[in-house]
Amino acid sequence: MEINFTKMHGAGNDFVMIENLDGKIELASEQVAQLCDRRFGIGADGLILLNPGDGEKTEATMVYYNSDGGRVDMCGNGARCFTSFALQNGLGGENGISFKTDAGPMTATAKDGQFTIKLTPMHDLRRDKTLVTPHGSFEYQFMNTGVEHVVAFVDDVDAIDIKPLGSSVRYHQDFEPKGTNANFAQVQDDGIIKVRTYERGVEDETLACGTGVTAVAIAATLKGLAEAPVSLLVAGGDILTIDFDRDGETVNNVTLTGPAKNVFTGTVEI
Ligand SMILES: N[C@@H](CCC[C@H](N)C(=O)O)C(=O)O
Repeated sequence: MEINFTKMHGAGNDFVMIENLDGKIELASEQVAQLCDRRFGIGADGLILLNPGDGEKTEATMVYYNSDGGRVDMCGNGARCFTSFALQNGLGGENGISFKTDAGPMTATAKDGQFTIKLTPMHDLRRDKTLVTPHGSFEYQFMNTGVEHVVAFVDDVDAIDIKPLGSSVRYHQDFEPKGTNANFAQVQDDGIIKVRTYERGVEDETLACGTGVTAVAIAATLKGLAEAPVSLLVAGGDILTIDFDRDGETVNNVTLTGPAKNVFTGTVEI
């Protein structure tokens, strides 16, 4: 079977986008992993299906798979690409779009090449914990901003060896059975927070993680290191902006703003 795809990226986090509004495409996890493979496939951090909405409250459904083929609840950079892709496919309107994800319903707007997603409220917070790993012990915050994230603030984020350190966090027994993504952050002198993320399901550093910078921004305000809105510099070089309302440990009206770009289109045999 031949399928059409669009390759997109959001701040360097890249995705294979497939329009599936007639619901005919169903992909096994091996097929997703093959399509995301950077040597044997198209190459991407994840794959997103544009499926139909429920016809009432939502105009579309975003189905997200990591590059290993595992389906997870949400992807922030992917949601911006999804919004752009859905609008390019004639969905939504001047006020943006509403869509379903496995994490819950979302709304999104577009302006001047920037896409703003209203995310689900932060939940499952664990504050000021200590993690012991073979690569050292450090304080962390854990939360779910659509998917699970650990956040650790470090003095020099460029100096960390992120693959072994991130992997030891991702597979740590404290986060079993689902595991977690791991974010390392440094507050710069200009107030912008520099972030590097090890992503579960990619099992490596990616150039940006939308739900990850969201967790970092919230953790930074909980620790008194920043105030919303928070600007974050990701490994790909873009700045993402996170805004929210916080009342103690309750965080609502979370928005993620940043770019989403088309790279190329093609047809692939599955
Ligand atoms: N890159 C994403 C997060 C994708 C899911 C993640 N790898 C997980 O397994 O939770 C983002 O931009 O949020």
